[in-house]
Amino acid sequence: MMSVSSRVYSVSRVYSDVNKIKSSEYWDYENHQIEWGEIKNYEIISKIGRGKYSEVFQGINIINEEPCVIKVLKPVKMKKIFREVKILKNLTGGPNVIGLLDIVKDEQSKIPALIFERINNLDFRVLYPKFGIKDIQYYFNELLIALDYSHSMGIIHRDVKPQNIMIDPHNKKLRLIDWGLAEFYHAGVDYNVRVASRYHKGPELLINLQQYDYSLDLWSVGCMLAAIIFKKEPFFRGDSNNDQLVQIAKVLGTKKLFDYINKYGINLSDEYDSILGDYDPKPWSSFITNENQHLISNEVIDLIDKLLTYDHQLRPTAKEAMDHPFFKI
Ligand SMILES: Nc1ncnc2c1ncn2[C@@H]1O[C@H](COP(=O)(O)OP(=O)(O)OP(=O)(O)O)[C@@H](O)[C@H]1O
Repeated sequence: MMSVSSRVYSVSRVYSDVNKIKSSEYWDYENHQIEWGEIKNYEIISKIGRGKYSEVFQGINIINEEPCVIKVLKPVKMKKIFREVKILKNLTGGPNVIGLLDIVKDEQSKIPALIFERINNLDFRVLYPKFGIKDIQYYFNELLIALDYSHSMGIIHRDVKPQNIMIDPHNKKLRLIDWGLAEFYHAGVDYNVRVASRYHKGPELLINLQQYDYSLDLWSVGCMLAAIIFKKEPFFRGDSNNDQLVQIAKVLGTKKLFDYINKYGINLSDEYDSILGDYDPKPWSSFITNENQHLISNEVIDLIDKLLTYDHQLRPTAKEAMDHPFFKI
């Protein structure tokens, strides 16, 4: 099923052989046997949300009276369900990763549901505007801890965005959720670029560079950090996937985009011919306003600049980002 491409043009700088070292049982999710729990142990209380792939409810475990979240999956390919379950099983218990408590199946409909620990999440549209520098340092460090852990376990999240980061500000708790698009990293394999949500898609996805890696998640972190610091949510707002790259190029410039494409021998789709202009890079200082200046420092601008680098191999890793001077100011 999984095959190394005939032309290997990009390999992750870190954790590139994690899955090679582990036995196939760890990453071969297609042959995963799910052990089903008891559906009668759980009761639905109320609906929290509805995603593309699921309906999510607040629930309770009636045996121990622990609150939980019940994610009832919509009918998708069993392969996708196996992948999410296998990844959650591999990562559960890791730092700041949402804990999977159980997997159950409705006997009549045969629909699977995932049972998670429940986080008292405050909506990011309410929470982020109240953040000061200390909060931003704290929560980004917590997010990077989750990502470094996942990457060290050979897994790319591929959908990092505010909606997938649960924060309980009273307990200063952060959990990375929604591992439905996450994938095992194997060096030299071509991956599907139709992942992540538009505003957080890395340039590699938009230029159809299929040998991407963990560094994709660091681009999404850069988008989130820039949005919070500059109070511009989302930071890059494209109205289509192609326009998303145009919005990025209007900030980072076109010269570096073409350097990036040439370095990896990528041909840019001709769909871009009519929409991509010739843009100079925009200085980060041009995004400073009266409303955001209290959050600005040379350190945070340097970190944003490094995360929002076209070339995925040149972005800081999660660990390198945690070591950045921004976290020491
Ligand atoms: N453990 C949890 N604690 C609290 N809220 C949660 C939890 N898990 C999910 N939610 C809420 O439910 C929403 C949908 O969950 P999730 O992202 O896992 O589903 P999805 O179907 O994959 O969504 P999407 O289509 O947005 O990717 C989340 O954005 C969040 O608001």
